[in-house]
Amino acid sequence: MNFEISIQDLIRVVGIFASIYVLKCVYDIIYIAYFGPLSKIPGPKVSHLTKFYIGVKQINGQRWKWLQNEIVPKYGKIVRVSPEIVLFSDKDIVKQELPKNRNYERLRTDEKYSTLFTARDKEIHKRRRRVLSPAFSIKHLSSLEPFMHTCTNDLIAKIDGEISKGGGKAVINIYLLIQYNALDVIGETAFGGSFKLVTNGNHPMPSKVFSELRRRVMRSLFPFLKPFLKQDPYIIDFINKIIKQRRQESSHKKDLLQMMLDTKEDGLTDFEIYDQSIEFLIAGSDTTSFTATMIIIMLVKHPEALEKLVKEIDEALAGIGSEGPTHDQIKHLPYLNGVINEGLRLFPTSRGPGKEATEDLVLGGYFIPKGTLVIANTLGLHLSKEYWGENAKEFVPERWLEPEKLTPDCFIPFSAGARNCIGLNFAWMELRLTIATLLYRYNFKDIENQEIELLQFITPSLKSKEYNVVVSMRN
Ligand code: HEM
Repeated sequence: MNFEISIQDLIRVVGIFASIYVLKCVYDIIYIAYFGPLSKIPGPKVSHLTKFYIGVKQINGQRWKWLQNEIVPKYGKIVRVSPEIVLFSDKDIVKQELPKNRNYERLRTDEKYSTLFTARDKEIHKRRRRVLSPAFSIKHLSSLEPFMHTCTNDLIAKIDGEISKGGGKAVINIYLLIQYNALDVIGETAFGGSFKLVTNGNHPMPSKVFSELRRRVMRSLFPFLKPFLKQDPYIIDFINKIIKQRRQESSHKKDLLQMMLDTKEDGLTDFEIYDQSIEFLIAGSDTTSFTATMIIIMLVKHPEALEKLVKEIDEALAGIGSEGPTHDQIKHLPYLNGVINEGLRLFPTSRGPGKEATEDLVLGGYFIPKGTLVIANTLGLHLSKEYWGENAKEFVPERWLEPEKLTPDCFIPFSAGARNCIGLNFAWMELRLTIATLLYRYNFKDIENQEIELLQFITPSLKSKEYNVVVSMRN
């Protein structure tokens, strides 16, 4: 018998197997999209078929605009936005404590090592949070306040200089200055010293860290690109040098970096400190600066609210001269806190903490199989007329003056539960100090008809990267 197989026969056999494989894939995709357990959940049919549809929106920064303006209004509080992702804007469902989803792993420097933000395992997260919490406690925050003042003083010096150059008034790009200020604050508190961005306008470190973040997102969306998306050695060298120097000189600076270096029980290794510092820069700068910028923009667009706030700050600081405020002097001001809450409500920086169903669940009447990514739609909650009334989309700081009239559990700018923002008090202190210092010292005037288009890759930003306001000294 002759068992010889010709090349043509071989090609035919391979072809048959390849066709079966392709048919199986097509069947799986169609089954998951239209007949699987999530198929009953409303949502755009095309995004049920492939995760690349939403992936492309994510890459060009349009994901959340698309969801908020088109998808959620059309499909409602529970929407399937990809074969495996369901978005929830129901306050009772969002409240459920579920573990973080697998996508966070892909944001790690090294997939084997988690940071506080990217930890998924409950015990690992608990341990890391216990080690880092003292650095963010109210008690330690007062040690961090002088570092914030150092940066605010740079900001004032910069704006004063512009006003004096302009002969009494100046047009400043508030978006950029506040962004630089927030990066300087993180530099001052977590990297050994301010990046002096407000003063000098550049420093390679922050932009390199944000490029690294974009690489991580690309790696997470397209894992096959990993070999081409390696970490920039500059970042590693920069932080390692500071850690080495600190270890040698036994510094007395009580900043976040030193708190991490001083951890004893369950202490952090140099790699973990390096990783955590980068995370603070990513999580703690654009979030705070975007919020502060949008608050200033809202204030200049609502002169009556601006006037009310300036009056409150002036009364609280009467007699302190030209000195900027301390946190103690302003932390209980009801209108200031209302303005900040309203900014956090209308412009949440995290549009949706991502969780995962680790077992089969029923949420909002739908069966959610194990492995489904469950995303809280923060903006959806924050702008819901059902929860906030007819003026839900308007800037109304007064609503916070009567907290008993607000619906509970539908305000989650810092997320909630065990995975809420560890930097919450830090952010509040920075927001209060920045806004009160600026309004106490300067008049702000809007320049109308500027574009306010938002893009969101990780945190949101202004597409134009600028918002100009006219500033002059107050008497
Ligand atoms: C207005 C400013 C801020 C906002 C709105 C904000 C918001 C948030 C949100 C929503 C989360 C949960 C995200 C998720 O689960 O995907 C989070 C977590 C986190 N934030 Fe913030 N954040 C702000 C400022 C800061 C600052 C200043 C720092 C540090 C210096 C910081 C560090 C972190 C860290 C490390 C986590 C992970 C916490 C954990 O999982 O235990 N954030 N933040």
